[in-house]
Amino acid sequence: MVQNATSKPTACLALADGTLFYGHGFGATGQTVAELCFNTAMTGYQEIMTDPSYAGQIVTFTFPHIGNVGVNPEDDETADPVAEGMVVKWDPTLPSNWRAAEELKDWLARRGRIAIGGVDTRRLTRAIRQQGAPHVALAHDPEGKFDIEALVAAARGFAGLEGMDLAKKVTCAQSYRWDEMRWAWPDGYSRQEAPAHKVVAVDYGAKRNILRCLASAGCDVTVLPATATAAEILAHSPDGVFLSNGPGDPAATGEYAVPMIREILGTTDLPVFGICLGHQMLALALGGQTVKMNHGHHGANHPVKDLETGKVEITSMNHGFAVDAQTLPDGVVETHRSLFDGSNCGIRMAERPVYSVQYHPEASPGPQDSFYLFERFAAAMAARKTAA
Ligand SMILES: NC(=O)CC[C@H](N)C(=O)O
Repeated sequence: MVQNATSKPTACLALADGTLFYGHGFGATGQTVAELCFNTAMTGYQEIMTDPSYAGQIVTFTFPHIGNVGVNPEDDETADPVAEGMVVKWDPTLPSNWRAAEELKDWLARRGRIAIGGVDTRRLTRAIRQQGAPHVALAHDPEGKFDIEALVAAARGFAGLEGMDLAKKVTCAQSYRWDEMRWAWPDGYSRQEAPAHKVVAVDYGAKRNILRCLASAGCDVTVLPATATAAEILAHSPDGVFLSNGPGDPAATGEYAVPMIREILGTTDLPVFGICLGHQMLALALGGQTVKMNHGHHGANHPVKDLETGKVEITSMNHGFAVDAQTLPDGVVETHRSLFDGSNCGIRMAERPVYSVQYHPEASPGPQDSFYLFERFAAAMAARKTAA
């Protein structure tokens, strides 16, 4: 069935069940396979496309006007493109924004990423909800020649994200120091000009804005590759360890990360803070389990309840796996829960400053309700020093 194609289709999205969406290709030409998700954020398409947690996924944007503010060098969340491709309702218009340095289509082409416009994204989103993150193939051919059988077969051939360790693909090759701060810090939070705490951030696919938030909260951040051992981390004499977000299945990356986390927890009293994949792997290290969700959470308006204060935060989310709160052992407290579906959104050790959240307190894009978590980490490191 041809969807919304007002001129000759130059791109085709094939779902593994054989459903086809035709539209207008932009960005790179060629073909790619991935898991398909939808993101409901109204802003921040550039940050979303460069969030390393999207490796292996194509993003459907439910907000129809994508591309209208162009792209710029400052808003990348990582140096390389990460999401496999994008699906949008309207073909992008010329950008209108003083910060725009490039058009979305040229930026995608330069980065080898395929996009399709003119798609009925509401129908597609319903399919994603019903089927549960389908496997898809996306092709862009300016001649409009598609081998549909081969496309559907390619979608069916995609192995899926379960069991896939993608952190090794997107992590940094070598360790590096990070000292850039956020350019803005919300009211009510203090921005530290001089770093007070040495933090090792383990990079499973870290977003730059997380590192900026840590720096702004007073951390002197050293970033280490995903496969860093406990000994390599402790060689930096950190005051705290941060576990980053990242793509793929937490159980797969956990094969090497979980033993490292357990060793840090077992041999030190260091504060530990984790976000998203880091949250999931901390839960695994503490004895909990993770599950694949139906279609995940991807957006910038997800309400989360802090179970300890009763306060609700509006959060940015991007995850397809979740921690099963029922599997958390004694001594691990569920601290946050999604008000959309009741899924787990945060944990902490009862007696130690070891905690993590499923959502993205650094936003980028999204609301700034949850910055307090970075300050909490800094406060835990300060308290440990005072106690020593
Ligand atoms: N943003 C993230 O860190 C995502 C974590 C994990 N890859 C998931 O999909 O659930």
